[in-house]
Amino acid sequence: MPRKTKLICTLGPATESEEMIGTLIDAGTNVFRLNMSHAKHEWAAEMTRRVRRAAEQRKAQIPVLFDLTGPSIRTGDLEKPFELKLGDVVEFRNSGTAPAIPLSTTVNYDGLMADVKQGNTLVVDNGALLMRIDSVMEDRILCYVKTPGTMGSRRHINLPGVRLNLPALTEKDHKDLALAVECKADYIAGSFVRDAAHVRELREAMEAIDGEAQIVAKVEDQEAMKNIDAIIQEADVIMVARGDLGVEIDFEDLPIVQRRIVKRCHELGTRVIVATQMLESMISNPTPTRAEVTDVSNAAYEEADCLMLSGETSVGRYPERCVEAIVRIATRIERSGGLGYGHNVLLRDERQKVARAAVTLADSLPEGRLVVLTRRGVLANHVAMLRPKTAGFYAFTPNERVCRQLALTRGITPFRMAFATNIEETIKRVGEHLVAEGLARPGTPIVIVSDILSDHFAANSILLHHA
Ligand SMILES: Nc1ncnc2c1ncn2[C@@H]1O[C@H](COP(=O)(O)OP(=O)(O)OP(=O)(O)O)[C@@H](O)[C@H]1O
Ligand SMILES: CC(=O)C(=O)O
Repeated sequence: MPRKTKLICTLGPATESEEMIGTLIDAGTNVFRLNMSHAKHEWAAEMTRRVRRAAEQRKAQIPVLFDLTGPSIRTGDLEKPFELKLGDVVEFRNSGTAPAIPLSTTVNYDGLMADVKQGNTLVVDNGALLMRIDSVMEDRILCYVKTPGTMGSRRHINLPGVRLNLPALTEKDHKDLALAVECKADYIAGSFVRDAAHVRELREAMEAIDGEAQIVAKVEDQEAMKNIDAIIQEADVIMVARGDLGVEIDFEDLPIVQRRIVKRCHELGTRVIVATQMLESMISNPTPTRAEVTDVSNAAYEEADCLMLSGETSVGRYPERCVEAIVRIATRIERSGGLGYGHNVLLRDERQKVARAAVTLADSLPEGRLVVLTRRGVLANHVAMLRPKTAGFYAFTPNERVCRQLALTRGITPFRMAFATNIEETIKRVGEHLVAEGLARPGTPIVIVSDILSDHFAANSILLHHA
């Protein structure tokens, strides 16, 4: 049975060659992510071209996800990293302010000083360094280093529990968004999404410049958790961004929060990505730790749509081995079954009820295959959310972008195909295609679910056909 859990790999210096991109696709990557916190525009545009070419050569459907920086703060560019000792004092200053002490860096948000208070905790690089804010001035803060470590350029700064008054989309985000639209990004992710309005703002800004990407909302702090239902309902996809989330909440809460989000995404019918530190040790080691194997396995068991690798593939030594590890672990756990949240999906309209009936029918047929004919991908995603158990689950769509976007959805193998004007012909083409691809044999039962039978006849329908 093909792997159901999909995989996103972040591109970076370790994986930027077209050859390597091809290797990662061959190994099982389904989506590539560009992290706009690090990627230069020319580079991101070139990576998109490389992904498109490598995918085309393989006739693979590979979407590209642009991950916007969002209202997050980072250290400035340092000439060389600071080696910090316990008790050192570090200065974080506004962009226009001169350094007053040697251990000084700018931050990319001049309003920081107004948002924080003496005594707040400041976390750098996803928890690698802990500091206490000791003094807050108009244009700088001074922090006491509580744990020794290295502080590099453009490192994340978290202030657990502090609400930053940054706009949902910064000036940089607007520029990055314009690039993403120009590159015909398939997915655009908003970072530090705080509420549904934030998701809407991103979608509207994208649509205003004619973007057609789907929106990923990254849940990474306590505020997002307070508004989680509304965010899930507004976004196309949710990302459990555990890097920041694991710092912004108590770490012992992280597994519970992850499961809550995955469960709620199922109930409300929104796809979900589990991200960050899945195989962190493989940035420098050729094999995963036991804890990482268990973590990846858990996310696949929760039947998340997609897992995501970051540093493992962007800067790691073993990108291909990381993909192979995810494939092995996910495939193995899928053989032994999943958590079954597909049963919790709230069926809110007739179309979703038809989807449920189709899945029940397909699952009951030995060797049955499930096919969705879909124009916008909505029905295909509904069906996927019910987590069908069939040996094959395929979406056929005439739309090139929808076809790529569906590659992120759990379990779906998407194919691009023009629909004929009459339904018999379309069904015949579907059967022939599956047989030609070796995915069905003549006579294999195929359950076809669709909300459009022809250009002139829209109706929710389930058809049982034999290839
Ligand atoms: N396009 C790039 N160019 C240069 N360095 C990059 C690029 N992408 C990633 N990196 C480096 O790889 C590290 C891991 O980045 P990645 O985006 O994979 O993970 P991340 O955890 O989301 O990163 P961050 O938290 O810094 O945004 C980054 O901290 C950065 O140092
Ligand atoms: C992916 C990301 O931004 C995070 O995990 O924080």
